Amino acid sequence: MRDIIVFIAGVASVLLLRIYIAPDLHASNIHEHVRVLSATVSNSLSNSISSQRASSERSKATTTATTTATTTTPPSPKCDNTWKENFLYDSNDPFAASLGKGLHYLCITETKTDTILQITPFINAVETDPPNPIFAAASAESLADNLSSRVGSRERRGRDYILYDGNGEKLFTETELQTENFSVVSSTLSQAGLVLLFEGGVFIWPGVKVGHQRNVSIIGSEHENGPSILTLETLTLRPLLFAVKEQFVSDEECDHIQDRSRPHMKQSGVSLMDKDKGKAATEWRTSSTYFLRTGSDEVLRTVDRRVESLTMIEKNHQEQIQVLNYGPTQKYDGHHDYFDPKMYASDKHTMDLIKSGRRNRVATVFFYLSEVKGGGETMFFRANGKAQPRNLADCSPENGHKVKPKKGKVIIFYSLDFAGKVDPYSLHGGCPVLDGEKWSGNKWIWNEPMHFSEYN
Ligand SMILES: O=C(O)CCC(=O)C(=O)O
Ligand SMILES: [Fe+2]
Repeated sequence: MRDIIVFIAGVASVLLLRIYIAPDLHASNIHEHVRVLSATVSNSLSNSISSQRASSERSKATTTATTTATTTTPPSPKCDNTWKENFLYDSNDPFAASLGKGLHYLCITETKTDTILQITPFINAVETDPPNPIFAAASAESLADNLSSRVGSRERRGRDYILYDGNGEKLFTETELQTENFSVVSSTLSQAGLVLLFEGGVFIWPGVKVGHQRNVSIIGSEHENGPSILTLETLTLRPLLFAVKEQFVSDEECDHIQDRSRPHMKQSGVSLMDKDKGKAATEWRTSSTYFLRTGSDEVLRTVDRRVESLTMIEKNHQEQIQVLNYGPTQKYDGHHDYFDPKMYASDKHTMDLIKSGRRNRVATVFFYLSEVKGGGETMFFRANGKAQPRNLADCSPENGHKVKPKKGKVIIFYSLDFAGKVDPYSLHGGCPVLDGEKWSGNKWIWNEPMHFSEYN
């Protein structure tokens, strides 16, 4: 049933996309920019986001649920202190509850039978003193009611939340949780032990604290026989910004992406807000760009898979990579990668694309595809909660957090928060290249399947 729903939703969105955005998907500016565990649980969130694996895990869970329907499940060992270090925000941080807002953990503390769940919730990803009260659920309705009383009603949130297990496997959407047989729900959640609830309906890495490192298991590294383990380090909590410590894209892959794009590079566009209609994109962005379609290119397919496992978000949420080239002095002033519905109210094309705000870019995986001799950093102007800057082109180091380019490096930053709301702190730009040239690329990821690859 779930697969059928996904399929129907997929077909429907493909049809919509054909109607609304196919004519200029790659040509117009609609996909251009909006201006304006060293100590980890290495086996936790060991990622296997591929839909085949996810569905096989699901059917395993379902099978187990059926066969253990009358047996007793032991209390979960998964919510111990190790997971707290790797998932919870520090309750001493005065911003903890706001940093984790919209992300909740459910620890299955005790399960007398697999039809009664006893749950300790960690609301907004912090541990409170005294702890949030434990609750028990014996039916889909009581579970749904209990969760709603803690995370708010669906009407208020405007979308389905989504549940993942501690290995990053998708378990249930809110609707599935309510429509699935309760003994399957109960058994699946008990086996998971630790459940992550994202109000915004999409997986987002918790930052935990600056400098936190976690291991992520990556599928799609050609040279490996199995998944390779990479380290994701938290650079800033606000905005939520991470860097992969190891080289993510090989030198050969970087060269391949450059070579394929070079003949097609054109002056970059921006998606103009209502107030900026009539202005030239070069007022903010002077680089060249090209949307490089993955198609049947094995190198790009591998990179897309790698991004999928890095972000835990399925490939069909990805746009084609937007390759960027900057020569000396070229830059991109401060902007957001999300589309703020308030800024596009009279732009029907964009409003349709973002379903008036329900759909948006959730994450940017940003690739550095060359070394840069001087300048060309990515600047996060509002890092650590800074006020909106007056000058969106001032890359002085004291004005924010700067990331230095390095060939093959990637960073991830999130444009939406855990609750699915746009994050104004994600304001960022590309500082002018001072010496040499800069090749880089945007891999934008949406909070819903978009099937952009259908247009290959
Ligand atoms: O070039 C950079 O460092 C950032 C570019 C960017 O933010 C964009 O193209 O959206
Ligand atoms: Fe950007």
